Amino acid sequence: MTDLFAVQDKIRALTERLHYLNHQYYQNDVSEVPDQEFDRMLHELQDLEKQYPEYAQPNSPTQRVGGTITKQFPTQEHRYPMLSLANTYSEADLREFDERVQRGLEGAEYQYVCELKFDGVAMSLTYENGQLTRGVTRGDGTRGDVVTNNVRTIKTLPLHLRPASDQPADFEVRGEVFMPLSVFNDLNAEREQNGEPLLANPRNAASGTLKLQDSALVAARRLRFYAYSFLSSRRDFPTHSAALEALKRWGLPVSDTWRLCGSIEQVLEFIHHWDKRRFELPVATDGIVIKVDDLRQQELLGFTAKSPRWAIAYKYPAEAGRTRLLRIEYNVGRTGAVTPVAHLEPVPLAGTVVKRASVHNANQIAALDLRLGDMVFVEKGGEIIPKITGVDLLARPADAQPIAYPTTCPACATPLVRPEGEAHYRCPNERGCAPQLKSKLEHYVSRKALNIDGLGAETVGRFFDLGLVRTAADLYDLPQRRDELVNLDRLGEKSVQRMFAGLETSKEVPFDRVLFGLGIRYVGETVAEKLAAHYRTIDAILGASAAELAAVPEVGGVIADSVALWAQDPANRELVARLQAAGVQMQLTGEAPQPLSDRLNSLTFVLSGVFEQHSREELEQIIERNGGKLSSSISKKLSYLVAGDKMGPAKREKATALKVPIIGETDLLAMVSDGGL
Ligand SMILES: NC(=O)c1ccc[n+]([C@@H]2O[C@H](COP(=O)([O-])OP(=O)(O)OC[C@H]3O[C@@H](n4cnc5c(N)ncnc54)[C@H](O)[C@@H]3O)[C@@H](O)[C@H]2O)c1
Ligand SMILES: [Zn+2]
Repeated sequence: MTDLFAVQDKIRALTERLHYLNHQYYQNDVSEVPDQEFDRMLHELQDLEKQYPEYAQPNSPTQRVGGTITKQFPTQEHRYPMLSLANTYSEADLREFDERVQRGLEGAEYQYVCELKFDGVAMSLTYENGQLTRGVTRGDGTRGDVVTNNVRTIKTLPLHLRPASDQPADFEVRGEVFMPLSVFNDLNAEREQNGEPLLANPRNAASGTLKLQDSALVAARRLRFYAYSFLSSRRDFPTHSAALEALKRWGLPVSDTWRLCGSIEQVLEFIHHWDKRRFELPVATDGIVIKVDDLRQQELLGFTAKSPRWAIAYKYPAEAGRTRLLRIEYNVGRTGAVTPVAHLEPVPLAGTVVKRASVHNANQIAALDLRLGDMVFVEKGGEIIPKITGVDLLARPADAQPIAYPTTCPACATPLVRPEGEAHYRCPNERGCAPQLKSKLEHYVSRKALNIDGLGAETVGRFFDLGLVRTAADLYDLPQRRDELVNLDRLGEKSVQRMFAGLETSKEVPFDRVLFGLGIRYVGETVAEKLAAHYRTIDAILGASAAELAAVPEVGGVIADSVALWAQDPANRELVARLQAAGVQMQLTGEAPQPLSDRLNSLTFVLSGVFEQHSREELEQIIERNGGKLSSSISKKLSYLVAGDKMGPAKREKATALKVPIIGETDLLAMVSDGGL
């Protein structure tokens, strides 16, 4: 390029675009373009700035870490800046990196540590005297958000370390917080069933989760952590690898996948080794991080403004393919949500042959302007089903057919409805639509619900097709049709025996899992547990009004409406009655917690923020067992807002405006005189 105006424009345009994409990515957890495309633009800008330094924009995204703080948490300055990593998709670049290291170290011997690059969110943890005291996000590299309470919910992360003679009194651990693929896939399956928008990838899901204000919700997302570096004010270890070993000994989770490599050849071998195998790991990875092992040598090599000179990330080119879209099939889920699935001309991708891909919902079809016969790009990132990420418009056949989204249910021909604000079309024929009934049965017998031994998804599906069962209650009538069953192809005496035993055992399954198994929209495992603990019996739940339900902690308005609606339906009440008659648990067994006093009778409370002496759940119990009621929102009728640490300013303002008294944890405990539990 020699037209200097054009160069200037290009630099400006790239800078602006990259700033915008960074904002979307770090603030809103949205990837508008694939990472590879983002990295390509960043490298293009880097090259232009190198050639024409006079045109580089102030604050160029090439010169600083892309994130920012969120303003929703207190912030904390990093003792050591949290930088980015230089990255490349090419092996030739890695050899150049190796040559730079070699020159920088002036002929000294050196080794590399290769680690997998986990695709989550960087986290800085501080341990003081063996106790976890702080978790801070990378933020803008200099300052980050303090999210200690959210980090504390990570089960595999020790709050106290094993004591060791080589453990300093005060040090920092860095690592990646991530959402395991299984959790991500479960969460999306649940969202799909509920007709909620799907999460794009585990990284964005982990990042969004860490930004939640309610740690109880964070805990439900089952995040995990891998440690990958150690920092302290003294030189505690000679090498990075020695530090990793120590972290592991002290009880921190360190992935065992790292290796010492004596040469760049060995680094390349490591890269090839993990190329396909990384898809077998429980965590999404997007590359390899290569670090000089010796910490003195690291110091010698130093940093640029944005990243260390002693490390580089190799990113695997996205496992993307290009193939033809043959047709779209529409699946009907348990709650009637209709989801499109694309059928493709088979294409090899990440070690498997891909024939189907998800397109998530009707919006997505419109957004991509997808047509039948199009050549489409498919990507696979460890998710169960690969997804269509784009259309090759240049290759669009002249006769490519616009996709007409169905207006009636593909299974039962009932006209579809699309509730305001929802991403999915839905078949409202709950009672008669075969795939809905079938997946309700599958859900009922599934592992997390009634977990009926000898009765899997396939078998209930077959029974349904044969007209043997229609609802969960029919399952318990199966023993009366023993002769019919034994004669079914592929079933036989033994399996029937096992199935009957499984049905018998399922009568012992606790009520909260039965409630989950009923498959009420929005009632997931956690909500079922909460409702069961609060009401204890199905009759109490069916008798509660939407407003009452909404006041149960963690049961918001949407869930409450859904439960109340379900309860109104006589068919659902009949189902419950039949299950109960069959002996299925419709109430919690064991002693209900006894009321402690009636001191809080006729008072309602909202809890907000983080508390010191008791967990939120304990405080909820204290209130309820002393006769008080909990509410989920602040209204004029509320008796007290109990404010903990870090309560949002909006809540305080609202309470003040409505003249609702704001009290603290100690005040609440004083009201019940002795704290109660
Ligand atoms: N798609 C988009 O719109 C978009 C926008 C902005 C950024 N991005 C992506 O994010 C990248 C920039 O993010 P970045 O600055 O965090 O860089 P990076 O993600 O490329 O590398 C640095 C990060 O790697 C992580 N990491 C994982 N395993 C590690 C290990 N073993 N050792 C050390 N670090 C490890 C850490 O979180 C660290 O902060 C871009 O290259 C791009 O791919 C994408
Ligand atoms: Zn239908």
